[in-house]
Amino acid sequence: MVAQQAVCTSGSRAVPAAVASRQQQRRRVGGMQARRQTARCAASIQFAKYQGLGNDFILVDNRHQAEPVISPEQAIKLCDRNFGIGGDGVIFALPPSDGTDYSMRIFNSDGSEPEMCGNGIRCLARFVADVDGSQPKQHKVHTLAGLIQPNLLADGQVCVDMGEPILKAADVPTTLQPTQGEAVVQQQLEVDGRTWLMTCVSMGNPHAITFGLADGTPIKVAELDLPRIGPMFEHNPVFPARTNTEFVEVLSPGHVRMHVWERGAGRTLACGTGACATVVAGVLEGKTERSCQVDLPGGPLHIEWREADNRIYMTGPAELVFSGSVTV
Ligand SMILES: N[C@@H](CCC[C@H](N)C(=O)O)C(=O)O
Repeated sequence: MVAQQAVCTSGSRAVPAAVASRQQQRRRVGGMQARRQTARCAASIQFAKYQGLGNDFILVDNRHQAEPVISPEQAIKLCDRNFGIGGDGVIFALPPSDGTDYSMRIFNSDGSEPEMCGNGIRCLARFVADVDGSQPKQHKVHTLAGLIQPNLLADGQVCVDMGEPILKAADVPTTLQPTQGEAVVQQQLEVDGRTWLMTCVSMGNPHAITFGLADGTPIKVAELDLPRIGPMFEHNPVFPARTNTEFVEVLSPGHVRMHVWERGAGRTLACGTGACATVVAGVLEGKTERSCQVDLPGGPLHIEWREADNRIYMTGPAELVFSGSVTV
């Protein structure tokens, strides 16, 4: 379905890709070092744009080859909301691995590659089902965070078995000192002249969650200047792999409001892994129940952290916005 056609330009002259490659090879063989000309290849890529609660992604069916057909640099351009398609990331359906149906990889809008994406995997499952014309069923997806299983429900929602949370500080990863066994729960962190209480959870990707300040001031999401303070958390040295940061207001034990600053994507309308990490943090801090609605700027997700199997189940929507082709 992808990379139907490739045209390369060498200087201003358009030449077929194979010819450009032979030209480059000849230059290498000839040992021409003085002026290296780079052939620029333009390929037409089929894509579909999906969104889950406004967290939007460019989806590419890449199941014909192991390597993504789009580079991180090209992903940055495609995600640009003025000069590209616009999106919080580019997601690839790749060939299966370890007995799964297919694999998933994702580039954030800054070109970095996260391990997992909760809203993204709902969109990916819907995309693959739409491409294949398959009935609602459970998909087994290999990700950099291990096996994740989205289940397409008859009512259009997608319920994802997100696996078990990782709490060991070194594995999140964070250098903040553990406070509950190996877990970092309500640990103090100085940011922007204030002392925040942070709980750290990995859903395959790292999350730092705060419900408020050490002086007892609770988070009011409407009062946060996320573009200013978000990067101070994301790039804080206590998070060696950077971090996603969730700011949470408790409405009741079964209902919270959360705003997110995402690693590699900035402020987004929703974050699925972030919603899961929020409920884990809420339970560890004694603030929420295991079954909880998380209201995000883009809408609600239902999260359940099951006591029986320690796994987290996330339910929410995934919808097609439009599809097309783009030259990269
Ligand atoms: N929006 C996603 C998370 C995407 C990855 C994140 N930005 C990271 O770098 O970890 C979600 O819905 O989980």
